[in-house]
Amino acid sequence: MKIYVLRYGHRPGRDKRITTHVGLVARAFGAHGFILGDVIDEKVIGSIKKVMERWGGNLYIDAGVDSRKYVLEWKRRGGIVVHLTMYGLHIDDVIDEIRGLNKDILIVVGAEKVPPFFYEVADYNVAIGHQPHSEVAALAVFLDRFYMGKELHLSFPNAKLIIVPSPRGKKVKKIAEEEEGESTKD
Ligand SMILES: C[S@@+](CC[C@H](N)C(=O)[O-])C[C@H]1O[C@@H](n2cnc3c(N)ncnc32)[C@H](O)[C@@H]1O
Repeated sequence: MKIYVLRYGHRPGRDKRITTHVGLVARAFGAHGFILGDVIDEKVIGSIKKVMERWGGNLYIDAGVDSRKYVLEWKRRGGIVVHLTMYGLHIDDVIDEIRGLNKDILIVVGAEKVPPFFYEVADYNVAIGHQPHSEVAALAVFLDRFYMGKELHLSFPNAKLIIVPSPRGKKVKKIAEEEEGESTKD
């Protein structure tokens, strides 16, 4: 069972930061793939890869794919499509059913306006509450509910850096050199 996130409607001029955050949440909250639909934005992809290089993870990344064709192909291969939208069914009413299907899931998140195609092709239109907020928040809450909180304990075997929880300051363990040290970087 794998979970991919398809970011639809990315506008390179204004969405770089938020789309990067969608990718980072996908990685950190247990998704297996991040797909940037219809556009290639090297800066976004580069930022996500840079985080993976240091903090680990094997998130599959692709960009510039035709979003509509991707969704249809995903379904043709037996996966389900979950479109996150405030207009959908409340997450509390569908999350157990979605988890219980035990199928590959493609999560679609939009930017400004998502065309009717995605509402119609989705197996589930899921609302993280019925108020407008953010694709980053919506994705995080969906994955958290899906994994029932376990994803926050994920560790990434290929990480070069691991955080040592600290009540104050930043403590980071460098795995490659097998030495501990303080870091001021994010
Ligand atoms: C800035 S919002 C756009 C909201 C816009 N009014 C719409 O739904 O067309 C960008 C994306 O965030 C996600 N989103 C925002 N609020 C949400 C909510 N309450 N539930 C689920 N997804 C949400 C959706 O994926 C949406 O496409």
